[in-house]
Amino acid sequence: MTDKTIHPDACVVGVDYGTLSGRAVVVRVRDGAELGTAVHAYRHGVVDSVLPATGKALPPEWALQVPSDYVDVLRTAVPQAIEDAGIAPELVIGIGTDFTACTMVPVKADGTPLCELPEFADNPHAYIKLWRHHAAQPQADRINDLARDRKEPWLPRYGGLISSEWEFAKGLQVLEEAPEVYAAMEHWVEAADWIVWQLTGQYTRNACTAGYKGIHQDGAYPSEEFLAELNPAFAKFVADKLDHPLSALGDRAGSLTAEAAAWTGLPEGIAVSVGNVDAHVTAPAAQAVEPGQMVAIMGTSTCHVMSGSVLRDVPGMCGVVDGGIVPGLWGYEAGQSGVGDIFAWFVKNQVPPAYHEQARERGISVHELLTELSAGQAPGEHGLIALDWHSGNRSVLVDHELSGVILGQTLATKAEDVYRALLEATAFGTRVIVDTFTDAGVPVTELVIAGGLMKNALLMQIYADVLDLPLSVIGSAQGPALGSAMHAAVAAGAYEDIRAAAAAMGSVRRNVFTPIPENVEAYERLFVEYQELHDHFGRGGNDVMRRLRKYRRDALEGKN
Ligand SMILES: Nc1ncnc2c1ncn2[C@@H]1O[C@H](COP(=O)(O)OP(=O)(O)O)[C@@H](O)[C@H]1O
Ligand SMILES: O=C(CO)[C@H](O)[C@H](O)COP(=O)(O)O
Repeated sequence: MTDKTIHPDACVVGVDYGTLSGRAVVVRVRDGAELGTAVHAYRHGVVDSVLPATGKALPPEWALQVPSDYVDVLRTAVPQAIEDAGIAPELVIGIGTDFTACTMVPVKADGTPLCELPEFADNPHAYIKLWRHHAAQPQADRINDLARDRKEPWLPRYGGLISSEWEFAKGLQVLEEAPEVYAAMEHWVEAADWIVWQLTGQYTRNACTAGYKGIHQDGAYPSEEFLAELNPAFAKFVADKLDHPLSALGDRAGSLTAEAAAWTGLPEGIAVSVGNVDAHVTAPAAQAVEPGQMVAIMGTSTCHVMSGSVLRDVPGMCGVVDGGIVPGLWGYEAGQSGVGDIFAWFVKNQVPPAYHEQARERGISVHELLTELSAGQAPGEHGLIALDWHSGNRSVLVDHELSGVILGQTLATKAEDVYRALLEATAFGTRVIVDTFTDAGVPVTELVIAGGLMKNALLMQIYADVLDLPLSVIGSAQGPALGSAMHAAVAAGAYEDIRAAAAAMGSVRRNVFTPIPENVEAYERLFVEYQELHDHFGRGGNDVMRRLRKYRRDALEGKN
């Protein structure tokens, strides 16, 4: 530790805000030991069918959240984690948070979310738009067409495409579909920063989300002229709703307020670190702070983050940001918007009751059962190939109107066959990303796996075989929360920077899964087929997926 006056048993708290729940972990500053943890599931989860307050139905592709759920994590998971750790709260010197992104909160000047105002309780646009809210694709398409026409210099920094998940597409959707909400919102805030605002009482905007999700490059946002051409009423979007001084990752955002101290049971005045993103914060937790070390954070979705010493345009990447992961290096990001989510969809909607019954009887999850049943298969044995686009494609096609495919089904196809094909499809999706980075001059030399899905050993082996790369695995089961705690330690002055904190507090196990040569060969053949389908449906060979989306929208509109 840099500061020798800090108590040898001092701790920090990291809170990871995921899609479905928030997890708190108590970490010892000197060595990264995780002493206690607790999870709190959001009461409202993902709001994607009806508004909780009024029962109003939501259109397709919507995904909202309720801000009080995030505060509940502070009130419940943090004190429970402290209790689990069995430490005196006075030992805690800092708290850090990370969030899903781009998850956006429309707020008044004092940070009050608009959905908490009675006049907006029935307006879906007043709620938080979760990262996987994909209903702003038409706005994203227009942003991309115009940026291409105007040759906007920032477009290549995002692989040539701005996502419908990000701040501008979602903001334009609010303006065009709910001008009254747009007019009332005084800041358009990342949830990553909103939660820090709740902890410190002041608004700070982190450089990570501003760069990756807010098109902030080389010190500037897209110009007023560009915005006016999209929609004249959008011209002042940056100046009126978005712009705010940026804070670097690992900086101290402020001090814990008395109110937040009462929620969490932590000492008032301790350091609160600047907001961060769940994926990016995980890289130092896995000690992956050098060029070429790609971390795949595999959960409901997968994010791939990697630092690089050079700036390259990688087609279809989610973005490259100066110091976006660690200071001094270019931080690259790519992602797959559906991974665990796709397996969950299959289990919930497509698996016959007998499997659920069997899993229940054996006291295991349906995921574990299907994994076990398909584990003995040789690659290709099920005769299937799937496209992992049930939640659209975030990299490298950046198109959320794409959808899933399962090809090769026969009357003999069983649930475990399709499940395995879906596991493989997500591995092929990662392979496309890794190959694209390497081809663009940013070689991936090591893949480190983090996140909830690392517990599925079959899935891990499939990834090693499909990628023909040995897999390292993060040492912690709570990678993002640990990463947040490490940033809190830096903000509290315990370490000089995040690299020093990573060396002392992070952990990784190398070569846990290594490629099996005959599987590598078999998957090479299947990957060729995957790419064929990928390009056919995703690169203009056949736009049937987009047409189907349109027919669906038309049909639903006709019904209303
Ligand atoms: N044994 C398993 N194999 C594959 N996927 C699983 C398994 N168990 C749970 N899942 C999926 O993992 C996802 C949860 O991952 P997790 O990392 O805990 O969540 P989050 O992304 O919200 O942090 C869910 O989408 C779930 O369907
Ligand atoms: O895009 C992101 C980061 O840039 C999201 O935070 C991410 O995809 C959500 O992840 P999950 O719920 O799987 O943790």
